[in-house]
Amino acid sequence: MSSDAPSYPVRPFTDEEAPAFAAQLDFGFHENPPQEAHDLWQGLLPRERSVAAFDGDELVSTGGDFPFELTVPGGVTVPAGGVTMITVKATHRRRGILTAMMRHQMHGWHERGDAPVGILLASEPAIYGRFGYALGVQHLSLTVPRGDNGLSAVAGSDKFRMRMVDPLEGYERCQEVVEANRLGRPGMMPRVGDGWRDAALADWEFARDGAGPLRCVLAEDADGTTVGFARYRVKEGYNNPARPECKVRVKDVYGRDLASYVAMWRFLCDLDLTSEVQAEVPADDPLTFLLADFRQAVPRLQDMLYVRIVDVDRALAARRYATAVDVVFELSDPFCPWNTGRWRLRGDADGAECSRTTDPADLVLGPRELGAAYLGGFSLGALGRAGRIEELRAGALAQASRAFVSDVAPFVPFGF
Ligand SMILES: CC(=O)SCCNC(=O)CCNC(=O)[C@H](O)C(C)(C)COP(=O)(O)OP(=O)(O)OC[C@H]1O[C@@H](n2cnc3c(N)ncnc32)[C@H](O)[C@@H]1OP(=O)(O)O
Repeated sequence: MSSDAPSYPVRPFTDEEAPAFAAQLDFGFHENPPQEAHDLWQGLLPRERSVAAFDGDELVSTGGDFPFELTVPGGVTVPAGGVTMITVKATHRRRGILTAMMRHQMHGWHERGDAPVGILLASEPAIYGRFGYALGVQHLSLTVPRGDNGLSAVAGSDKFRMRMVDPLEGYERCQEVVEANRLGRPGMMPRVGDGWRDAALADWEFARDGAGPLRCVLAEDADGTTVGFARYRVKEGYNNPARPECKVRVKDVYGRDLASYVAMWRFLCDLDLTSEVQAEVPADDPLTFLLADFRQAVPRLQDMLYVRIVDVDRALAARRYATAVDVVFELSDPFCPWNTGRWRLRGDADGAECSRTTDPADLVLGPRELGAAYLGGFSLGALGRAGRIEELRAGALAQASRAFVSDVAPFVPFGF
């Protein structure tokens, strides 16, 4: 694997270097988590997928990626590398170390063939575009005032039994509800194993921003089946005259269907001694259409997942297409040069193939345009109208754009 910074070799860290890796993370993110948080996240990171740069014996950067199964349009999944823990020591910034780690990571995915797609949540959006990442998923951030807000209009939403449970005790039942949603929405990923359960329920005070402990409420139908759940914290303030607002901060909220989903929201919006509910939901969330006064919910689009197409043929063949597509595109990708060239994509709702071709190109684009459209969060047509795609055959852009569209907006179920 190559490196842009030969004086700072890049490789996975060893057991002996684990404390230095943890200490650098604390410096890099300006945080002071307990050791158990480091133990958990280091345990989740397969060691061979970790990466660090060294200045002599000194560890000067951190990074890695989690092996995820990412839902893509069509209700199927693709292996994805979930980039995480990226920091470079303040004394070693702007010497190409991040660039070397990015290259190490993408070349590794390509050579091993284990992640045709890279994904990440960016601390600063401006960092990753130069490496071919593009914003692919936006979330809708809502702050809903307490009250019924018109949500009672959905039939059946008041028929469930609501039950408070310990988050750990209720975890498996919550997971069943998430699983029922997973393949229906691009961007979803399963949490597999006890480590990811512990990450989901982690309740360290340093990461709560002054809010109380994690709470869990389940909705059960007449048979006792869990049909919805919400995990949330309340940021105290009702008894503090200086801060009269008391916010419900939602971590997860899911239902198996509309009635159970709305039941969760009715519960959250009606907690005594609270003033508002803050949550991130998919950009096409039903609440958009169910709130009597959407403006009062202070809707805000938020950049969320950045997507990198690492192996264009495998990535594009892995998803399904809303309408039949047959286009040739010319791709220029200096950072992942194996992608550069002309590719023919043929696909529809049942499957797809993407292979090299010598046929003339219909569209000229880069990896970022494909990454932005990959999960259906942005249309190729919109990217074309922004001057990001060149159309060489009339009608090709509209055809490709219709095919890449997802009827369901993508959503990222958890941070990593
Ligand atoms: C998925 C995640 O983990 S997100 C978390 C990202 N980490 C952080 O934000 C922690 C704090 N920041 C840092 O540790 C570092 O500043 C990093 C990781 C962002 C950058 O590391 P560096 O080793 O300095 O980056 P590197 O030297 O490879 O820079 C490559 C290019 O990116 C640019 N760049 C680096 N950081 C930024 C930034 N924050 N904003 C805009 N451009 C940036 C550099 O200027 C350079 O541009 P050039 O090639 O035109 O000169």
